Amino acid sequence: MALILDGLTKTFSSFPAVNNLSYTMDTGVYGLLGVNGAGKTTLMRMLCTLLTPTSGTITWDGQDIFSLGSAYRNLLGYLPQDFGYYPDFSVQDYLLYIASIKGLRPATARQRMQNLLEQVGLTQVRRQKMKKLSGGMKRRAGIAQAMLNDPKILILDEPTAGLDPKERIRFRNLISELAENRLVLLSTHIVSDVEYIADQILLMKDGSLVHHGTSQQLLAAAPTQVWTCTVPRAQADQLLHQYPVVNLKTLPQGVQLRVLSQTPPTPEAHPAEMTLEDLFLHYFGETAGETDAAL
Ligand SMILES: Nc1ncnc2c1ncn2[C@@H]1O[C@H](COP(=O)(O)OP(=O)(O)OP(=O)(O)O)[C@@H](O)[C@H]1O
Repeated sequence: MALILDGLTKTFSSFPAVNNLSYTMDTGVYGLLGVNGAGKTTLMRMLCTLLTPTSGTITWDGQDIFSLGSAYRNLLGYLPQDFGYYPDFSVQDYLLYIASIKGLRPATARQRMQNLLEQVGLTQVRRQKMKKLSGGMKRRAGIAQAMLNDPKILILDEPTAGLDPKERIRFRNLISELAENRLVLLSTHIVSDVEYIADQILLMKDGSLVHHGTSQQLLAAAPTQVWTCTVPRAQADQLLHQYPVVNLKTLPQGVQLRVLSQTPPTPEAHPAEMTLEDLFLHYFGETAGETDAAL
């Protein structure tokens, strides 16, 4: 069972939001990493049949997903970036309502709802109104609604947006649990969201896949190196203009820099081990989004 994207393109007027993208996914966690405007949502909306491609194809098990129609959508769970919940519904009524839209039989819906509430840690608050939930709880309710039909394909668009570090860790563990025997595609602009849980990381920029692979493969193929050096303030200012600087820390003896460069930026610079965060900065440069070095 593979989801195959072949030459996938979506243009708005003449602007290519997704540009000739080809990639194959089966089971596992796929982390789609890119800055705002990279084309992640456009790609995901096509994978959910909410947008038709301008050209190219998406097939599931060899068949075009748009021809499969509801047979494909029955296999799909989707959490949009701004998911519409009903503020005055209780968590359980919201889930039962979505289950009825998805066509689940009442007894199945109730059983499934109870299991999912337990799994996402919302059993205690199941009678609370959706509007009373914290941001993290709302997202977990969003994931639960996407999981109601036990989808083969789970698509999560920026599911960690606005979450605090504790919720983000909880979310990562939840995704790893849910990913068994499923294809999970999640988009984010935060490296640590996918660094440890994604089997494959897809770096997307300007509508195209810049690179993809396991985090080790991406690091092994990195076209640059990382260096650390401690220099006087004036030299630090100079280096900041010359090189991409990932990190800067003021110490009593000078300024410590973490610099991306193929060659040593100063004769005293030490090579350092590259992280995915460094690589993200290399590919996305100054447009790189919010990062979360603490995680
Ligand atoms: N309906 C539309 N009409 C015109 N342009 C659009 C439309 N939808 C998206 N775009 C443009 O396509 C590009 C990709 O947008 P998209 O929302 O897919 O990016 P993204 O990576 O999901 O970013 P974000 O995280 O900010 O949503 C952007 O330049 C956006 O302005």
